[in-house]
Amino acid sequence: MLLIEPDAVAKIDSACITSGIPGFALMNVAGRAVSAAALRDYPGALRYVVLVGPGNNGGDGYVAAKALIEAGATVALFRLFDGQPTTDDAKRAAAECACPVQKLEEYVPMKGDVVIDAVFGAGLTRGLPASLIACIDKVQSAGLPVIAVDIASGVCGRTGRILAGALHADLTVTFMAPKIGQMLLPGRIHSGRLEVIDIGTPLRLLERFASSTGINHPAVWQIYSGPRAADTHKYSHGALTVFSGGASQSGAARLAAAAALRAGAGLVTIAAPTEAMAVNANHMTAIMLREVDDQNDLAQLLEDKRLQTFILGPGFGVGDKARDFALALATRRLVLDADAITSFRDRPEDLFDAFALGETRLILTPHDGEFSRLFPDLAANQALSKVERAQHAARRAHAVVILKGADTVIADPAGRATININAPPSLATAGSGDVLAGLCGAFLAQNYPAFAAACAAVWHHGDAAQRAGAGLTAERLINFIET
Ligand SMILES: NC(=O)C1=CN([C@@H]2O[C@H](COP(=O)(O)OP(=O)(O)OC[C@H]3O[C@@H](n4cnc5c(N)ncnc54)[C@H](OP(=O)(O)O)[C@@H]3O)[C@@H](O)[C@H]2O)[C@@H](O)CC1
Ligand SMILES: [K+]
Repeated sequence: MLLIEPDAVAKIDSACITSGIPGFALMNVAGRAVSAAALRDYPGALRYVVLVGPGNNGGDGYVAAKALIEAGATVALFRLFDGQPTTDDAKRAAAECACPVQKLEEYVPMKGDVVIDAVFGAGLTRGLPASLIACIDKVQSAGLPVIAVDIASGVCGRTGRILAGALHADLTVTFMAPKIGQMLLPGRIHSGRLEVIDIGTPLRLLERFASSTGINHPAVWQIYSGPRAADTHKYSHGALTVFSGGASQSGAARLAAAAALRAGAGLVTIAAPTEAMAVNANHMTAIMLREVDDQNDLAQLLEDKRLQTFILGPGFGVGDKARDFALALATRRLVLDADAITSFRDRPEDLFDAFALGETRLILTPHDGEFSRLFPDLAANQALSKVERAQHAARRAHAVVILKGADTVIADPAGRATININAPPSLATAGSGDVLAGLCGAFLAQNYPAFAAACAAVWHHGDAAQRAGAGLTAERLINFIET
């Protein structure tokens, strides 16, 4: 699904005007859609309280107020700053709205109020003024329902961040397409339910100015997930090798391996050190086992050219061995997770250089902590959104980066990115990351390009968790994977 950034809103606006669609016409559709949503969702409201700002977001608010009055509702209008709106369209909308205007400071919340937030939208440039923050506090502590126009005031539409205060909306009526900041945290939480209204912007304009970031969705990888050919065999359908840690840390590799098998990898092998052979053998049936202690053993393993895909990291331990193994695997497809990521904290460029040439074949799966070890400058750069951090990292590392969290972002070196939105909070459980690594390996082994494999893995991870419901453990999660 298309996403847009706030900058694009103004560009689309002026392109519309150039192609003969006046901005005021769009504002009218937008404002009326807000009014319709308010009447539909809160028919019992005693009063609709419209808070308006100085720009076109406020303009939408005046249109909504006018439409609500025409529908017979009681409306009160409160304006953030004194004086006229700052745009021609908003001035016209204000002039056509018969509702008396009061100062924002004068608003006293009453039971039965439904608040319509039309203060700031795509044009927010800095933290909210103190008078608006005071008003938000009043609204929020009165527990009133809030409908946000386009985006909840205070949320940055590009980063999802909140500079100084923001409303918590129950419903956001947004226009044309969702904004990136409504998918990233905490913006997603502040948006409440999201309703996207087609206000008549031509699709060609929307596509021209849409972001290269989209919502993660099966459409990203569907063309690679066809049925198996009749003459398929286990090697052609994805041979995957997962490296195990020592005897007491071998569970993580088994979780990854079991998830991969469940997700359709044809042949899954655990490569374990001698000390972990027995414990792995005791816990596995369909998964093969192979003894790999050191670089010599690994070199022997790699002589088998059918083995093209590997997972290194879960439970593996941080250190030289992880680093040496990763570099030895640089001509193969590799999912690098957990400890193996941290192992490159002192010399990340060794990893990035090793995978620099040829097709993208490395998937990195850091959470925020691991990310900051490999990319400390990007992690510290507050100007970047989570999407931008992942995009810069992917470019630098010549890898697909899965930057994990409740709003996981997947980015590739070419600048493509998706935001995943199907993960329930229950996924934050021990071993969940190992299952995700296994899913990545499974799709990579089945010849999905790295970006598609990563997107599919993250989505199926969330999908399985949703179906598993409450009381989630990593073992249980695996049983709910359906590909
Ligand atoms: N196709 C379209 O484009 C359509 C767009 N539509 C609507 O337009 C909205 C975008 O409108 P917009 O660009 O006028 O921006 P908006 O959010 O109203 O604010 C700008 C004003 O606020 C000010 N300001 C900003 N931050 C501030 C702060 N923290 N504290 C104080 N002031 C601050 C800023 O001042 P400045 O930064 O310039 O000094 C400027 O005066 C969009 O979200 C949608 O609702 C619809 O009508 C349908 C068609
Ligand atoms: K708003």
